[in-house]
Amino acid sequence: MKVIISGGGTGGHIYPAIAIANELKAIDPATEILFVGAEGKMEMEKVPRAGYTILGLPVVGIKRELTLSNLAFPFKLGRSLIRAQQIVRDFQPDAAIGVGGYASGPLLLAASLKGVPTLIQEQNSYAGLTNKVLARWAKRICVAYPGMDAFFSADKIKMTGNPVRSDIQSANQQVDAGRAFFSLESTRSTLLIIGGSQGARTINESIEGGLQRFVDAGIQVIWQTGPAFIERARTAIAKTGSALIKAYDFIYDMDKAYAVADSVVSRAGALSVSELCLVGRPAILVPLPTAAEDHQTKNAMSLVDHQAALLVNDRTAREDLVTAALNLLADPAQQLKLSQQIKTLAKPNAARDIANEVIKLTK
Ligand SMILES: CC(=O)N[C@H]1[C@@H](OP(=O)(O)OP(=O)(O)OC[C@H]2O[C@@H](n3ccc(=O)[nH]c3=O)[C@H](O)[C@@H]2O)O[C@H](CO)[C@@H](O)[C@@H]1O
Repeated sequence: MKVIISGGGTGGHIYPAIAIANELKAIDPATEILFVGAEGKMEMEKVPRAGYTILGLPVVGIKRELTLSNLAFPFKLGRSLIRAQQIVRDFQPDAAIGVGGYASGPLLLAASLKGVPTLIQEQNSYAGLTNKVLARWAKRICVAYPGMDAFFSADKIKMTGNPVRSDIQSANQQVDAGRAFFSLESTRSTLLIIGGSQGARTINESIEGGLQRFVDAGIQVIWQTGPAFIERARTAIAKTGSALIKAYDFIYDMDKAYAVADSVVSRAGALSVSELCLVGRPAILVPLPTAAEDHQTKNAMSLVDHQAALLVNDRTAREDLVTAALNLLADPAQQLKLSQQIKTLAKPNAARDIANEVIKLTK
């Protein structure tokens, strides 16, 4: 079987795509998979690191404000559609999958025009623009939240949950390897801080302001900052003179990071939320308030409403976040309660269910 997987832009689109690819390979190692992304975007680096081939389209997004770059939009879209048609002609896929993001538009359109069955995976409780347009031609739409018939026709929808990489699903076996990897002491509590795939400015500034409090409490911190904040984080850490705080612009071994974390501070991107449910870690979520239709708050509330996570607002994070994290780390009973609740919301079969839907489409 040959499958094209298209889309990207952020980790929240790229990693579910990789999880589906891994699952298709696990079911049948002979499956051939080709990724199609957008030139210059994160997937062009992350997908090859995961062991897959990716081709880039010259596609760009359209900006809401009037800019010169918008003039190039129709030309780049046209060129991308021609290139996508070439790719579909050359690779001859049996199915094409779109995970959202610029590249899935032209690629799924080209596949549909050629009669190749297509499947969309929508990670959020609010459908992205590309997926809304593509839904018309898609044979199957795999979703993670209820109520998605507001965007897609009900007979195409399949509730699967978001596909999570299998190494993250078995993260709990990586505790010793994780401690060695991050040079951690087994006797201290560890806090993992994740700002989505690009880092989160509010979370970073909140942590920067309270670094010394973690050091004073003897807490080990794995701090993922994103590329824009890493130098500033390193400067702040150097000022504390402590080796307890470890900063990374990006963490490739998320299974190990989750494994060693006693608690997690995170944005509420759809994939982070799905992963936290699977690894069962007590978490404080700080939703990105500018996400489309405030979908990160909805993602977070789907846990908070079940007493499965705590929430700190982006607006008050600079005053409240470090205190909330220290309180949680000092309260094993609360950690246990959150951990038990969040695990009940996990969807461990999502990747397998989606892979099976893809296989059905090709029959
Ligand atoms: C700013 C923005 O637009 N965010 C959106 C983006 O998510 P964004 O990529 O910001 O965040 P998500 O939480 O959805 O996904 C992050 C993914 O990257 C991985 N990761 C992250 C950091 C790191 O150092 N290493 C690593 O591997 C995580 O394990 C996870 O698989 O797409 C999501 C899914 O459509 C949306 O819900 C988010 O609102």
